[in-house]
Amino acid sequence: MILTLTLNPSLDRTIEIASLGRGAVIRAAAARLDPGGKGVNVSRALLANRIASRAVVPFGGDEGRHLVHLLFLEGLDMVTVPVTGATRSNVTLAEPDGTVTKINEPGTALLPAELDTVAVAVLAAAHSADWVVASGSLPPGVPADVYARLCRRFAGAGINVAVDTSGPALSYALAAGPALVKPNQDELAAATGMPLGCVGDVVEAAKKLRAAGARAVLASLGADGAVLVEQDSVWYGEATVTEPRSSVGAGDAMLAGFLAAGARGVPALLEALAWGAAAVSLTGSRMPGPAHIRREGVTIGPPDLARRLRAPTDPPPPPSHSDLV
Ligand SMILES: Nc1ncnc2c1ncn2[C@@H]1O[C@H](COP(=O)(O)OP(=O)(O)OP(=O)(O)O)[C@@H](O)[C@H]1O
Ligand SMILES: O=P(O)(O)OC[C@@]1(O)O[C@H](CO)[C@@H](O)[C@@H]1O
Repeated sequence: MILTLTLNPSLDRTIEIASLGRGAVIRAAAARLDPGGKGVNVSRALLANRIASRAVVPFGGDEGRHLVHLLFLEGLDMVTVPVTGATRSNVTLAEPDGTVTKINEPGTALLPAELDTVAVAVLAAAHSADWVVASGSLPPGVPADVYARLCRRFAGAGINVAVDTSGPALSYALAAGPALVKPNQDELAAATGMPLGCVGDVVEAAKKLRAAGARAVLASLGADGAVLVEQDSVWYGEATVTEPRSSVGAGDAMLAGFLAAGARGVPALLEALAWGAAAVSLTGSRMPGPAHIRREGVTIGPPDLARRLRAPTDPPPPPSHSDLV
């Protein structure tokens, strides 16, 4: 069983527009609402592929009740924790060429007592878990080392923790030795302070995250595919998407596929890429099921270190983010 924790879940509204113009009244072509938050999406993707998962989800206010209702309709196995602050709403503006502009609210503060209740729920559910996935941003009021504490708590119990987050929460978690981290290109650049212009830079940066404590690094690179760095191996892979619709949640689907396939080596990377590509071909943050996942479009091999990335990242990262790396 794969347990997911989403401390800052969301209602995801995706609005389809012809093109994004600042300061204009834009008439939308269509809109959809999905339950969201990174861990929630990992559980939704696993559910869509009939793999056992349970999601721990704090929720509050009308938005929170709506979120839980949507997850209930999907049939998600979840432990819900009522909290006082309202669940956030995140908005995606999706253009026909697949470009997405995302606006994520910060979320409402979780009180210390509420965080304790969430932690108890995680500990209670984790006894039957092979993996705990700690995903997404932290709402206000939550200490930046919360995922790190989770990693330390589970390290002795033989439960692997996968972390998908950014900024200080990622830096702290690295120092606590997670089994896996899944940064995207921007997160990897920010965590290491390295400009990422080619696949070789990504490999070097991912090795830096391993040196900082992560056992394995699955670096997702959007349309450029992904790099997997484990103790004894480095692999690069990509998958073609003929008609990209929305990349929102592609990283979550990718992480779900990776864990579903055993979380190691080429077979897991292949599945990760196939699930990620399938998510990109779907609207909003819809998670792909078996009917959408095409493994034949995936290629994997040793990395071509000189290969340029389509969108090089050259961040001047705030030093606090890379302090611990
Ligand atoms: N335009 C695309 N074409 C093909 N594959 C894509 C595209 N965008 C994303 N992918 C696939 O999905 C994976 C995850 O994408 P990305 O790196 O954007 O994740 P992310 O930023 O974590 O996404 P999110 O946070 O929305 O879940 C990529 O590694 C790639 O395999
Ligand atoms: O603000 P965070 O927690 O970093 O990301 C939240 C979010 O963008 O991640 C998911 C896609 O990965 C969406 O469902 C959700 O809106």
